[in-house]
Amino acid sequence: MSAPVTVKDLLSKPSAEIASFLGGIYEHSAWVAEALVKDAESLASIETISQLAAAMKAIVNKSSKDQKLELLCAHPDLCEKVGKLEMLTVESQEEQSRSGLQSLTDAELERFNSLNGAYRDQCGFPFILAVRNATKHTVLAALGGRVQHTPEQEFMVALEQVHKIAWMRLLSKIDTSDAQGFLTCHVLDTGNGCPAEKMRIHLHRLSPPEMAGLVGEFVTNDDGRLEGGPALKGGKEFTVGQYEWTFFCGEYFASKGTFTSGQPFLDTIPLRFGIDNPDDHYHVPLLVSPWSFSTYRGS
Ligand SMILES: NC(=O)N[C@H]1NC(=O)NC1=O
Repeated sequence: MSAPVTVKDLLSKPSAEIASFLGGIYEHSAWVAEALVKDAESLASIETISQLAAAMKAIVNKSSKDQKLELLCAHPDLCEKVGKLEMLTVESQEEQSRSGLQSLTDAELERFNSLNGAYRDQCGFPFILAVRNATKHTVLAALGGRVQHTPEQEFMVALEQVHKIAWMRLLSKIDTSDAQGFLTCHVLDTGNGCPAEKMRIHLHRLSPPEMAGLVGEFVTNDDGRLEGGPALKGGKEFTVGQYEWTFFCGEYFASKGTFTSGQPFLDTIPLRFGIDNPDDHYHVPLLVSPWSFSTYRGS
């Protein structure tokens, strides 16, 4: 696979090179990248990976129904053994080998094959799911639910999955070290009705495995936010992957004199979340009392 380049570097190359680099982003459908480079005006307005993905997505969405169907049918079936199907591209081999499908038990395999076949017979195109990093449980659950939809509903759902696959392919091929996304936090003490001041928080990156580890230790300020601004900022730090906050709530409530018994009901609270877009702002707050907590993706 070609070496990652930033969007800016990629778009400064001749059209033929851009089209060839992006040719496999939509499975067996180089026409998407070819249409992209033909539209010089739209190409010139692209600065980020999100904008590049959106421009390619728009080309697909504007194409005819027949062309969309051809795109769906260009996808290989999901299979329990990578290498079993000859038409797997390098990209789908990598994706399928990173899904949990290799560890199906005999009973799960039988269910998978029968649902997968029923889906294709019903819809006239393969069951498509962005499977990179998916577990076998997610794949089986999605297949079990989606096989009950009408072909018209599935046409839309499958197309969204095709865009998701394209997004993940772009992320694996593009260097996003110049991206501008950032991560912030805010802790509100809903037991006392105030910002949680002086709470310790750790941040770990869990994946990708080669970048896993502790990435920050923080203490909240008098507004319950991280002193010094975002926990992660910019494409070198703020990378796509799975993360975990650890909120040291037990010691915080102890400092407030809140009685939570000898063994605190909530002591350290781990909160796992994913970052999927290196250009976005992810605000991941915690609302906490000695007996409950919640979060949401804020802004
Ligand atoms: N059928 C299907 O979903 N195929 C795929 N999914 C994915 O993530 N890569 C594929 O090739």
